[in-house]
Amino acid sequence: MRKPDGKIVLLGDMNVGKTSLLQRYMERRFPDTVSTVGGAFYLKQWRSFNISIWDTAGREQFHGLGSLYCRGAAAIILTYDVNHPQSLFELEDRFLGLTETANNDCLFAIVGNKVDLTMERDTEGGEKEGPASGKVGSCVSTKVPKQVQPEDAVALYRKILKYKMLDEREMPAAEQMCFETSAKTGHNVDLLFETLFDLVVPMITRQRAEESDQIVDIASCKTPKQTRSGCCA
Ligand SMILES: Nc1nc2c(ncn2[C@@H]2O[C@H](COP(=O)(O)OP(=O)(O)OP(=O)(O)O)[C@@H](O)[C@H]2O)c(=O)[nH]1
Ligand SMILES: [Mg+2]
Repeated sequence: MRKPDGKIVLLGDMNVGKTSLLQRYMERRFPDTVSTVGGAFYLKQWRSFNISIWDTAGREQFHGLGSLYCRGAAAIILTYDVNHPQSLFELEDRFLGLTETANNDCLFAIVGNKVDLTMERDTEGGEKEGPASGKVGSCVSTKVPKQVQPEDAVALYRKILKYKMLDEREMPAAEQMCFETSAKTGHNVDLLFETLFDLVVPMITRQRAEESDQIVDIASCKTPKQTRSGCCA
């Protein structure tokens, strides 16, 4: 198997839908999942590049493994559940610290999943039923007002850049890197992964160019003229 050219890692609390997002993207379906143990990865070919996408366990007992999975990551997807504010707080409290092992120029995406369970906000700031809502003709809606707003995710993104001492002007804009998704309906799932692939590919190309600059071409190096040694000239 060819070595992956770049690595993307999904992090976030248990049950937020990391495995479901990855399966929706890679397998185009929304199967039943079981809580992840350790981690697992998929390989995605994007143009001529091989990108590994790592799914990690959100359960506390596997927390120590997180920084191992993040080692050398080009991008990290910090995932929360739009219906559980605690899952957004956990990203800052528990998961951000795991990303120290990622590349220095690692990109961050903040992803609020399970948006299919929520009502959309209307223009007056009230709530209205989302397009993929309940059944037609049904008077009972199971949808709830969204608990975490996109602005909260944008604020976290900006905080992360500050924490990592990254210049906001040199990084992708918060609006480009904060997503609301549904692994169930597929809403924004392709957009999320493919935005990241398109951002990661130039980083890989740049890294390769830097590496090849550092390679010394031994054959072209001139060796000093050899002299015969001896006691009599
Ligand atoms: N309605 C809805 N349910 C979802 C969505 N994504 C995931 N789920 C459900 O949420 C539960 C947890 O999903 P997982 O993908 O296993 O969550 P996880 O983040 O991988 O959890 P861990 O592996 O324990 O860290 C499952 O019952 C999924 O079917 C979504 O977008 N909408
Ligand atoms: Mg999982």
